[in-house]
Amino acid sequence: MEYCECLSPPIPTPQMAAPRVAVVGAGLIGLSTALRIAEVNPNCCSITLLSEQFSPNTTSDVAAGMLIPHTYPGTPIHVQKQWFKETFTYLFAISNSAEASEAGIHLVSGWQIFKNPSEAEVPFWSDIVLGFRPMSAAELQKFPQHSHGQAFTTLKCDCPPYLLWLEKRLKANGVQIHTRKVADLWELHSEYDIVVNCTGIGARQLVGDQQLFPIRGQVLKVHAPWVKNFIRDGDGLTYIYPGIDSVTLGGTREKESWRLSPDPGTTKDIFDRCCSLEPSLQRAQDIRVKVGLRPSRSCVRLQREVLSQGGAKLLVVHNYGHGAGGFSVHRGTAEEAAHLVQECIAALQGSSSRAKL
Ligand SMILES: Cc1cc2nc3c(=O)[nH]c(=O)nc-3n(C[C@H](O)[C@H](O)[C@H](O)COP(=O)(O)OP(=O)(O)OC[C@H]3O[C@@H](n4cnc5c(N)ncnc54)[C@H](O)[C@@H]3O)c2cc1C
Ligand SMILES: O=C(O)CCC(=O)C(=O)O
Repeated sequence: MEYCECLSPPIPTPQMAAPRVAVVGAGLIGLSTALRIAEVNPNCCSITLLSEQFSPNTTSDVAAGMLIPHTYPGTPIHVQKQWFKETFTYLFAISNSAEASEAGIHLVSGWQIFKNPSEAEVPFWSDIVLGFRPMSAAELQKFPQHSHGQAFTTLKCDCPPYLLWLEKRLKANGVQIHTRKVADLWELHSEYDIVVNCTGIGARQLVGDQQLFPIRGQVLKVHAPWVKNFIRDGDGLTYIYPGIDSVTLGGTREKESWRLSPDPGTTKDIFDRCCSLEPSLQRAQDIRVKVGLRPSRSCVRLQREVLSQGGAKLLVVHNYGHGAGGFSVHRGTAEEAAHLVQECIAALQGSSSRAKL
């Protein structure tokens, strides 16, 4: 995680109206961040969400949406664990509510399996998911190529239902939503006081972040309603994730590939790999192929920045670079971004009251 304490001097505003906040990006991170800002600042600021694309046309729509964290090497583990815990707690409460089905949030049990015992380390998140334990010999019989495994229950967000549910919550909280491609954050300086950058892989071009790179992922969404348990090969390449309406079969991890078109050879390879773990998938129907670019970075960029030109300033909060783990940590990073926005609002209010004296 990167922190930047470069907020001062605050922007002098003669008369402080409610600060105008723009959140750029309507994938999982933009929607959840805008919602958390609205929740922690009720009636204190106006919030507008601007995005070039909305569901179903974002990377977030392609994801399996499983809560299985990936590790960000540049972020301390205790911080990643806190993000995961906050996300798990938030979604667990939704899964236990009458909202669960509309929000597309459900519990799912299953297995992570390993060929080599040395790979089967206990992960840092084992005490946050439910019922984490080594697989029994009887369970392992299902996987003759694998010698070890972990059984647990976690949560899954079905996308796009979860994204649409977040959008609905935003509208209920008074957030304005507009389609707009932002070419340069500075173009927003006359309309907004604070800009929150949640543009995923788009940040590479928008703010020229060379540390951000795509990891291409191709998945299949199939109709196989008899598959109820998840199966994940411990190498992270092959997985079977049952959702409410379809099962996601994965996958690929192609570093620095920007290709959004599906590859037919890869589709066959994914299907064969998944069938070797769950042979009943041979009977799967309605196979749809999706490709997404994971916005990857050694750490999520959660950082304040002040842009300035000719004496004018624009406060910016960045929240992007969630790579392969956005669903697993999104509520935690939204919480942190909302906190950074509160600091910006406090700075603006401080400068306004000084200006009035
Ligand atoms: C195949 C695959 C499977 C995955 N499975 C999982 C999983 O099971 N669990 C998990 O935790 N994670 C998973 N992920 C990772 C997860 O999908 C990402 O971490 C997450 O979706 C990133 O969300 P985002 O909102 O940052 O990006 P996006 O969803 O890409 O959203 C970015 C938004 O910004 C907008 N935007 C970009 N540039 C601009 C601009 N200049 N002006 C205006 N708007 C702009 C876009 O239009 C879009 O609305 C998976 C990813 C892939 C590809
Ligand atoms: O890694 C997993 O098991 C979840 C899917 C995912 O995060 C991905 O494909 O990026």
